[in-house]
Amino acid sequence: MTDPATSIVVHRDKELMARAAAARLITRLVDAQAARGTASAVLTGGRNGNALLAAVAQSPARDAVDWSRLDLWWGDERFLPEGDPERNEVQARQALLDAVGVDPARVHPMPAAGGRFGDDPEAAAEAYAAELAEAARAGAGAGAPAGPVPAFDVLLLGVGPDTHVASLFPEHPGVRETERYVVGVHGAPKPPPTRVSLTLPAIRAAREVWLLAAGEDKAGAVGLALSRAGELQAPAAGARGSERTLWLLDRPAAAHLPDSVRPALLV
Ligand SMILES: O=C(O)[C@H](O)[C@@H](O)[C@H](O)[C@H](O)COP(=O)(O)O
Repeated sequence: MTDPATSIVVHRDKELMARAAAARLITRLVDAQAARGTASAVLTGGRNGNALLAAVAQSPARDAVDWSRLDLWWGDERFLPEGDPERNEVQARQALLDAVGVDPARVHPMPAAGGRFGDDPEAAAEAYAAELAEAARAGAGAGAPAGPVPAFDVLLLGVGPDTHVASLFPEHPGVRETERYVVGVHGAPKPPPTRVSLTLPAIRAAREVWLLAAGEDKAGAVGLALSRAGELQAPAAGARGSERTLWLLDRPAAAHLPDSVRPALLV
């Protein structure tokens, strides 16, 4: 059984999954802006996250979002020099951000290697945590208590075949972190080995967390994470939103769902 705030949606194939998730993201941002005048989203690296952003770029409905009133953050980053084509930020800019009118001051990429933080991902992580805390303070309004991290409207995560999310890998130190909100990652099994990542406590500050997985090589990971596996063994199992957790899958990735889990929609 998943908890009541968790839904699972299975789409026919990964292209449809990307298009449907793009429509969903546009609606989520429009609704947040209608309610509060502003919206915030946390982006992910990986093929599915980038396919979703490319589908947003192609959607005529994208103009319903006021891109200048959106704060954009990243769940993780490959700690590579600025402009490196393997950086998640660079890929997101190519897929979507360069095509819409985002406010550069509201786009918050994780720091690059080689610049101010040299080859020190921990220092980069600390700086990013400070930027998040500052945004949380600014967003809380006068007199209101501010958390250490903003309550993001939506946080996107690709799921790896080993159940990693962001750069939190099974049994690695990052997934055990309970105090810090951003960490430097060394020796990641997925290249490049050095990364910066939000931790599970930061991820759980989001109102909604959407996990994306497509392809048969993800079926085992999805099945494990939805079988109430522990988050140390299956980091995706610990990625939950404070209001909602949504799994967006294609059929091959849904091949090993536990019997107790009933997908909301199979189209
Ligand atoms: O930096 C990265 O590579 C990611 O942020 C990583 O966590 C990714 O999202 C997953 O590995 C899923 O990637 P795919 O969608 O390509 O399978």
